[in-house]
Amino acid sequence: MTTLSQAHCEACRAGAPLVSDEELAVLIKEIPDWNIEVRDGVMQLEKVYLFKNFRHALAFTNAVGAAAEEEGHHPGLLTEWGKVTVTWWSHEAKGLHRNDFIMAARTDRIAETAEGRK
Ligand SMILES: C[C@H](O)[C@H](O)[C@H]1CNC2=NC(N)=NC(=O)C2=N1
Repeated sequence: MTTLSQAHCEACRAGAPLVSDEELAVLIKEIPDWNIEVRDGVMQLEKVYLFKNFRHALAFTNAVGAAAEEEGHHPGLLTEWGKVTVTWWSHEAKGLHRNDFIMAARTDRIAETAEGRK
């Protein structure tokens, strides 16, 4: 079975099926440290990563951005000194799609080898 972080995203489209409550309950267990936020009625996955300085935070930001470009699925990224907040949701579908869980898991894999983690 392909692990979530090794899976690939499907093309984003309006009307794409959002995860059901049952799927959400299963998938969230695979990305244990992510928070579920609801903003303007849109469910999102969010996690904060801490770094020793801005340079390391920026390098991680760029690595996540590169993965997003590869998959054609893009996060919200807030990069601050020593801190990066990553938010995944499906913009056109206006909620959480399996793509978002794939990319949250992929973000964690990137963080595992990122330099300057705190
Ligand atoms: C045209 C382009 O592929 C689409 O706008 C993609 C880009 N990246 C995306 N990323 C996310 N998270 N949601 C989207 O709906 C989305 N749509």
